[in-house]
Amino acid sequence: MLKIENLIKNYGDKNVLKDINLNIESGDIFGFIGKNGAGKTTTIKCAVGLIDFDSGNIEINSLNIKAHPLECKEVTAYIPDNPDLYEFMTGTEYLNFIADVFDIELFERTEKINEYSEIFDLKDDLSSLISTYSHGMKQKLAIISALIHNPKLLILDEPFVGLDPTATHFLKEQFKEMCNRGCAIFFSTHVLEVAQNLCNKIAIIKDGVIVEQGNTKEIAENSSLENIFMELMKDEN
Ligand SMILES: Nc1ncnc2c1ncn2[C@@H]1O[C@H](COP(=O)(O)OP(=O)(O)OP(=O)(O)O)[C@@H](O)[C@H]1O
Repeated sequence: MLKIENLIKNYGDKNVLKDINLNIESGDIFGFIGKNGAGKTTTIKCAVGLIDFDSGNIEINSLNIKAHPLECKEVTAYIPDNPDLYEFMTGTEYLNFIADVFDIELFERTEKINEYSEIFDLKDDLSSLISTYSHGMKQKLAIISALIHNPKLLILDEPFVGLDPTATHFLKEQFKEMCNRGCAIFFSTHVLEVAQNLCNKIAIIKDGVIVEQGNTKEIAENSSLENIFMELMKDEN
């Protein structure tokens, strides 16, 4: 569903991504792990078409993202680490705006907005302006906006930051449900426990290089993911 091949990205003379290869398939909950500044957000921004890259190939649903940007965006939902939402809109206005963009018909959108705003405990706040929302509330609204258009690929940058325990629980449940329906989920996280317990596959990036990738159970077969991560980070000196 998301295939990244030989991805190279430079910022000026700084080589930030050095030949990244990742393959996220339908049904995967794929965790992307790495220290601050390792290259997670840069990889994600390249994958969703927010920034250009120097070389390599990225495909979503077997289509090249540069040749078929609209078709790729149609099946993808992306939630950045700091959702930048239209503060002058109310929650309801924003969700309807996103539903319009993705052409979701009235009955379906109403049902989904009701369902997800109930699940994420945001129903009572939907009529308020987004400018009055807390960080966590904005994060929840961004998550609901991503879920209402039934994406085949869900890409999230640090989705659990700022979410309360209840919302965290429901988001994990949503991930599992979506993955059972054949959706592919790719997200970055610093919470190794979440990655170990939730993700069937993981990749660890260090200084723009993938240093470990594969089945979570196989990678963390004899040790916790935290120990493995610490070992991999140690090697850098
Ligand atoms: N716009 C930019 N211009 C120049 N360098 C940048 C830019 N954005 C990111 N970088 C650099 O690219 C590298 C990778 O950054 P990136 O944001 O991808 O890391 P990350 O793994 O997401 O980190 P974090 O866990 O802190 O979010 C860092 O060295 C960062 O300084």
